[in-house]
Amino acid sequence: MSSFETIDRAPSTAGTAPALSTLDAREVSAWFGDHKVLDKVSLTMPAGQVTALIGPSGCGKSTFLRILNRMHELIPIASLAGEVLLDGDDIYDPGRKLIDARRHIGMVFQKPNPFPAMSIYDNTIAGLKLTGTKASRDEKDELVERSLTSAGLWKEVKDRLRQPGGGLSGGQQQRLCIARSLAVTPKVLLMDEPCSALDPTSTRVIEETMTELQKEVTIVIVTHNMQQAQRVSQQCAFFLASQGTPGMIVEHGDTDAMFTEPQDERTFDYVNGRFG
Ligand SMILES: Nc1ncnc2c1ncn2[C@@H]1O[C@H](COP(=O)(O)OP(=O)(O)OP(=O)(O)O)[C@@H](O)[C@H]1O
Repeated sequence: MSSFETIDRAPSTAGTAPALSTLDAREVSAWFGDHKVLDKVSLTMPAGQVTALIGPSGCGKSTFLRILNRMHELIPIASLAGEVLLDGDDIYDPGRKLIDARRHIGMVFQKPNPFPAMSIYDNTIAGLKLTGTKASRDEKDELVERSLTSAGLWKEVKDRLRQPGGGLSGGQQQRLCIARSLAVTPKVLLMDEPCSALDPTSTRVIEETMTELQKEVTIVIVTHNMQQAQRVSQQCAFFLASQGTPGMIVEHGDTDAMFTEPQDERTFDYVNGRFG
């Protein structure tokens, strides 16, 4: 018998269409100490779509995103209520492992954070160690190529895989981080302002990458860039925390409708740059 476990494979592009996952937040509330920052937020993030979370600074978008993959609980004073269901299963169920939630629901941060001295190759598969997945050399090679291709970076780095990840441009580093997330075959990819540290050209490349990626993974993105929300998402949720009250969703739905004919005046004002 082989000494290697089989890698949990990403769906083959040559085969049938991958089964995509839906993430459902139900009545999620959040606190830092006794400061309540989210109040009963419910949102379905449909399979195979990009959902954009928009709203003014401090209304709880990043907190909500971190709750979606159990990162909120890393902060000692943080607490929460409500449920997060991945394809109907509560990721906070005490019988479920934390590592499974993080593996199935990956995160890309505002600032690219590859391991700078580690090679591009090793950066890409760094998540295998964290999830305790062993793989043969051939399996790793295949996974590195597949993940970097999905992240739109393969062609640029295929001849320098042994060079350090820190030697790439900011936009390339962010795509390397996307590849690293994809290598553990997540069902959902959370992106917290992934382009805010990037120039317009790199931003466009990441946006194009997202459009390709949504065929294989459900995406949730926090963005302050209204044009970006319109370009990349099919669904939008507008968060707002009025003076002294916790954040909530004012309105959510089809992105085009949210921008052209929002139901709530506050959404209209925000998407038209009138406050925030
Ligand atoms: N680690 C923390 N400790 C205490 N309070 C926090 C912490 N992180 C966030 N908060 C508070 O929670 C509230 C929501 O913050 P959050 O970062 O989720 O908002 P946001 O909408 O993502 O803001 P931005 O768009 O500026 O990133 C804010 O009042 C913020 O001060």
